[in-house]
Amino acid sequence: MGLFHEPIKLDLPGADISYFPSFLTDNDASILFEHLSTKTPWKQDEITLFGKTHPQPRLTALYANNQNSYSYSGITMNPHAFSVELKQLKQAVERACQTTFTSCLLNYYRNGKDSNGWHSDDEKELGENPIIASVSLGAERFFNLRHKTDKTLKHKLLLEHGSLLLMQGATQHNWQHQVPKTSKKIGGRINLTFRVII
Ligand SMILES: O=C(O)CCC(=O)C(=O)O
Ligand SMILES: [Fe+2]
Repeated sequence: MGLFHEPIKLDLPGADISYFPSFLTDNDASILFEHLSTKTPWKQDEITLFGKTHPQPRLTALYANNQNSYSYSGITMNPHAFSVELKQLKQAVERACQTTFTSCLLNYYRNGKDSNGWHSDDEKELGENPIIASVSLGAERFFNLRHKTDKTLKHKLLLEHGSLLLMQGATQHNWQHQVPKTSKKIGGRINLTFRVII
């Protein structure tokens, strides 16, 4: 774990979101980025949205300590067993969040053209009020939040190299999030979202 900093709690109605800027040291985050970018069995799934099928605009991989699959946007992901490196990170995240996780979904945004569209993490296998811990490595990307019913409520934060974002409580009921494309010339970003998949 990096230097200890108090998390920044976002003041958004109906959400419980905290941000830990330097969860990992810069150096640990860089070592982990290099390891994961080359050693992960990345794949690009075909997703179905509004009846249309197209390649997902990023690469993904699922890891878990159980066999439970995860389905969203018409795809079903089956998990790999956790590597030593991911087990270590999982433990550090669990200490910071005071929770245990079963699974980790990895996203690899290869450049600014890769993205993640508006959604809530509200699949039934995540349970009623999911706690999701999201570690960011590599290029900084914006993370946008918008309220589902009150369209005047929105927020944007920059997810930095080595940071941890924690979403819990009613967040997924009331808010959607996205990682938009950017026209900036940027390198790759890896995001790891630790979840409980039952
Ligand atoms: O890349 C991110 O920061 C967000 C990923 C995400 O929202 C997801 O995998 O559900
Ligand atoms: Fe998400």
